[in-house]
This record gives sequence, structure tokens and C-alpha cells, in this order.
Amino acid sequence: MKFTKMHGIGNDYIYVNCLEETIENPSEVSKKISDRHFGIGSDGLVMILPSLTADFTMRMFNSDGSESEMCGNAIRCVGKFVYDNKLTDKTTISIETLAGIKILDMQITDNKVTLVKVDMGEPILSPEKIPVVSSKDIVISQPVQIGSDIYKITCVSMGNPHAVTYVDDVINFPLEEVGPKMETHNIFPRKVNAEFVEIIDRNTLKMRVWERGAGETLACGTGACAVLVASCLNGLCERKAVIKLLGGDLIIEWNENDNHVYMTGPATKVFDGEIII
Ligand SMILES: N[C@H](CCC[C@H](N)C(=O)O)C(=O)O
Repeated sequence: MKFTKMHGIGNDYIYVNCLEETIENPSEVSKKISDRHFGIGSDGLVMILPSLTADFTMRMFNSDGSESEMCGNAIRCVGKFVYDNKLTDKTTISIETLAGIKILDMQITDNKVTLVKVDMGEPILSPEKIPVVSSKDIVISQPVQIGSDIYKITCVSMGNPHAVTYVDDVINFPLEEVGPKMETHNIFPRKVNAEFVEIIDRNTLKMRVWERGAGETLACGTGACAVLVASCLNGLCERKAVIKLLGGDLIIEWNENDNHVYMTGPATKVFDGEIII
């Protein structure tokens, strides 16, 4: 199977052109190739497929084999993949995902995509659609017990579920201990991506993420969007801000006119390869 290793600010995936390749069991393949010792090494697998309703389809699998509805860092790399490999000559393209069709505007330098702005659509705030078990109409700064500690979470879906918690010192936060317990907490029927955020100022947020199905990653695009929305709902930031992640920065805006969230960031190719699966 031919593949391309790419990353979005350090959130790295294996990309396969499934207009040419066939993957019988993507969940098993994702687990196998994601292993950083026995496989290629990645946060998961991304399949690029045809679409009847958009220019292309993206399917994304975490390193544990679970499929996600949407992946922000990956969709930017899908845009780069299809343009740089001349599968399209359009600089504005549509990608079908399990979270709906997303529109990408791509910046080109020397015939290669360098920066991508993605319309991530509207944030989903109703608990039953996130999903999260709650008696409230919206989950903002709600207490949840993890071990002997209480954390206050704000829940947002960008097509995939997120729980956002504010901390004083995110770099030294015990993510390996708290992250997996939040990910699998029984109030999340489909588990959850857990973001932990330190407010730098009203235009700058610093975050780490324990991803559903992948553990800590260097960046999470949908997570950065969820963090911006949650921080606006908590009155902690402006509607456009720099989100600083371990792997790099994203510019996120929650537009008050169309209620859409826009994510702008880079997409990077590492290498092409071939593997027997
Ligand atoms: N682990 C996520 C999918 C990847 C999201 C993240 N890598 C991004 O860039 O949005 C989930 O199961 O919902």
C-alpha cells in the first residue's frame, strides 16, 4: 500500500489515496501502521476517497482503530494532498466527512499548499448531540469528579465530542493521569476528547489535549475550535484567537455573523512510502 506521511502542527497521520488503493479493514490497518515501533508511526490513518456530493471524501481512524467524525489537522493535509498530487487544480475545495461537508481555502506557494483555512461549520452545544449526559441545556463550567478531584468542564462538539477544562499551568498539568479518566468518563457515551487550557490573554490560549482513541497528541484542530468556542462561552477570550498547542499555533475564529468556526493553519508533507499490510 502506497502512503504519504503528513502532519498538521505535529498531529501526524498516514494518508492513503483510496481512489487508487483499497483498504479492506481500515480499523485494523490504522492500529498496525500507527505503532511507532512496529509500524510506520502516526496518530492514525486518513483515507482519501471519491464523493458524490463533494470534491473528495475523508475518513479518519485514530491509532486505536476507532473512526472519528472529523479531524481538523487531517483535513488541512487532505487539501494539500489532493492539490499537490494534482487530483484537483482548485484552491477552494469541498470535503465530505461524517460531520458534513467542509470547505477549504488553500494558500499556494511554488505550486504547493502551505496554509489552509477551513470552515469547520457551527459548533454543537446541545448535550444530547455532543453527546454528554447532563440535565442542562448547555454544559458550561459543569463540575465532574475525576478520582478525588473536581474539574469544571465545558462541552462542545465539532462533529466529534470535546470536554474543555481550564487550568493554571497547562505544561505541568498531569495529563497522563487525568486525560484517560476524562476520555472514558461515563457521562460521555461515545467517549470524549479532553482539552486542558491555560488563558494567556484574551487573544492567546495555550492548550494540551488527550485525544479520544489516540492519547496525548501534539495538536488537535477540532479541539482548538472547541477550546475557542468554550472560552468565548466562559467570557475568557475574544471570538478570534491564537491557540498555542505543543506542535504549533492555529488561528481560530467563531464568526458572529454565520455562527461558523474557521480554523487556519499549515499542512506539511513528511515523506512518501510503501508498506505491505
Ligand atoms: N481523536 C479525535 C479525532 C482526531 C481529532 C484531531 N486530531 C483533530 O485534529 O481534530 C476523535 O476521536 O474525535
